Amino acid sequence: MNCTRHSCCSSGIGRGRRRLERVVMGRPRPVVLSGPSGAGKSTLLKKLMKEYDGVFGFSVSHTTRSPRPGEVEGKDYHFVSRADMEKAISNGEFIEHAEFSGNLYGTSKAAVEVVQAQNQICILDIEMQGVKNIKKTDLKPIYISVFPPSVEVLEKRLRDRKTESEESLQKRLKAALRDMETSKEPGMFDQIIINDNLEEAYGSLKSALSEEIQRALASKKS
Ligand SMILES: Nc1ncnc2c1ncn2[C@@H]1O[C@H](COP(=O)(O)OP(=O)(O)OP(=O)(O)O)[C@@H](O)[C@H]1O
Ligand SMILES: Nc1nc2c(ncn2[C@@H]2O[C@H](COP(=O)(O)O)[C@@H](O)[C@H]2O)c(=O)[nH]1
Repeated sequence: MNCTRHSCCSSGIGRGRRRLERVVMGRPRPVVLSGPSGAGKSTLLKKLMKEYDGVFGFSVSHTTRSPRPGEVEGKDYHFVSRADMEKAISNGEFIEHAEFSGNLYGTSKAAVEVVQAQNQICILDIEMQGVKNIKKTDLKPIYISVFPPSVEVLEKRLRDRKTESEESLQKRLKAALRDMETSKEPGMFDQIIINDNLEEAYGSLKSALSEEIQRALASKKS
């Protein structure tokens, strides 16, 4: 189908130039969103993906944990057995993987490629070990960490979510305390966002990603 927006398109010259520009500008930079379990990463991500429909693509991780009510296979996670996941890891199918709260989690190469093939900003929602492993790759994402306003609030959010057993909740709180300290190390994250008031935290997330969002929107128009 011919483009009707650009007068130069009938010659094919503009089309070629824009294709070249996309190649030169490269792919949109991925975003790593990390932070303690219960801090509000998924809540913020859902808002972002709703407002910027088609701009962001979620890297669907693999996990050995059981699905929660409402979670959809292939959308929230690929839910797999430990044996299958360990086999896929040893086959080199994962960019990173980690054990968290008694389960395996990992980002497959395919999960990122699917998003990048659509020229979308790829979002990885991963815990701290995954962040450290991604730093050893050539993905070069923007690193953002979401913090709760306090550990007490974090515990309340996790309890109110009603997704965790007492054992899993305690493991997640312990990991939160450890990981929040590591997150403050210089160079670990480009930005730490405190998610107290949701709208304010969402505003901070949008500002942190504004350059990348503008670039992706401009590239969609061309
Ligand atoms: N600013 C906020 N104020 C009050 N409640 C919030 C806020 N942000 C998120 N929540 C609630 O806190 C709970 C945890 O949020 P969410 O599931 O988004 O966390 P998460 O960081 O994605 O956790 P996980 O890493 O375990 O997936 C949810 O019930 C969510 O509705
Ligand atoms: N290293 C990785 N961590 C991941 C991945 N997918 C999710 N996560 C993180 O796990 C915890 C727990 O998630 P939950 O859905 O069980 O609450 C959370 O911090 C996620 O960010 C992954 O592929 N790799």
